[in-house]
Amino acid sequence: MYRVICIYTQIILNGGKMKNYKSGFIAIVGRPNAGKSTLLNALLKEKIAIMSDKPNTTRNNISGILTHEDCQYVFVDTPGIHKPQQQLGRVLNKNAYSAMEDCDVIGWIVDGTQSFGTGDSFILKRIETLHKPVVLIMNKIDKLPKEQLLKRLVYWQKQHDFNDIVPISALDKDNLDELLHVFKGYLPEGEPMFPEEMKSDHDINFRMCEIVREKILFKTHEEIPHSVAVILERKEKRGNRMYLQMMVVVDRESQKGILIGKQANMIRSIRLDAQKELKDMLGCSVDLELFVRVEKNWRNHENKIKEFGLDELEQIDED
Ligand SMILES: Nc1nc2c(ncn2[C@@H]2O[C@H](COP(=O)(O)OP(=O)(O)OP(=O)(O)O)[C@@H](O)[C@H]2O)c(=O)[nH]1
Repeated sequence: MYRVICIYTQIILNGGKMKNYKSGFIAIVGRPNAGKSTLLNALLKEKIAIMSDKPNTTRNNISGILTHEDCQYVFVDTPGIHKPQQQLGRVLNKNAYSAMEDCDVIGWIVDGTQSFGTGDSFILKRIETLHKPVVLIMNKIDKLPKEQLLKRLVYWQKQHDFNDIVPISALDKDNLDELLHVFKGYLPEGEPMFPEEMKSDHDINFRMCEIVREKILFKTHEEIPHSVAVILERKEKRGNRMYLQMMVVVDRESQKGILIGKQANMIRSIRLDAQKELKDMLGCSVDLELFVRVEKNWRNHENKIKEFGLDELEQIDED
């Protein structure tokens, strides 16, 4: 559905067909923490998706649009595919699967320092039902001594008949031009689907909430990072300042106490860090106010997952 809308936009934007121009969708999939968001940001040279060392940081499919003279790449950063423990986990996997079904080529990113595990066989099973070109992106090669790199490439090659294997370091931006070149080979000819200056399909409100969630991920541990949803409740221009009121939802009373912290120290420090980054993003002074609310066990309630905008397929269905 999303794809159909884009192709329609493509016709409106460009009218006629540009000769030899290529454009298409690349789904970036992989286990949690493989480096999907780091790769997206490195390719786009901008922070499109938040990153952290906590698994399942990404919850929505986030498109990053890279427009070159001869090609428009639409990368879809997906939630890490994992064995779900809750309804939210099942929805996140579903979001990733829908991106895989809609794309022209799958970029399966793995942490090159790790061996093929049960999480990978889970992904492989899905991939095998789709009959799409699959490029294995072997990430984190900065952590591999040179003599081990070749061994790891051979090791991963044995796991599946990949169309291509590209070793990279998303963190060091190493070998990304080669990766783009490989992806381009699998994209169909067609005009750009998005305006040249557009870098993401998510609006500013979504990105502002994500920045707050990122600060929470950095500062909290165990269950809290996974239990948090951030909702924008008010946004008001007051002179040359922006007033933002956001609600941080957790799923247990005890988490609310930890998130607020002794003498509200924790929530204050989250607020100040987020405020600083939001100021850079918006280019004006920001007054951020954060409230914390408990929605018991929200991650197991479909209506809450939808209300917090985490079910991509639901959003498409509603259109
Ligand atoms: N050394 C090294 N670390 C990396 C590289 N790419 C990503 N990381 C780190 O791996 C961690 C996870 O990165 P993310 O980009 O958030 O991973 P993700 O796959 O989007 O994670 P989920 O959203 O949980 O699915 C972060 O701490 C990154 O800094 C890399 O090339 N080298």
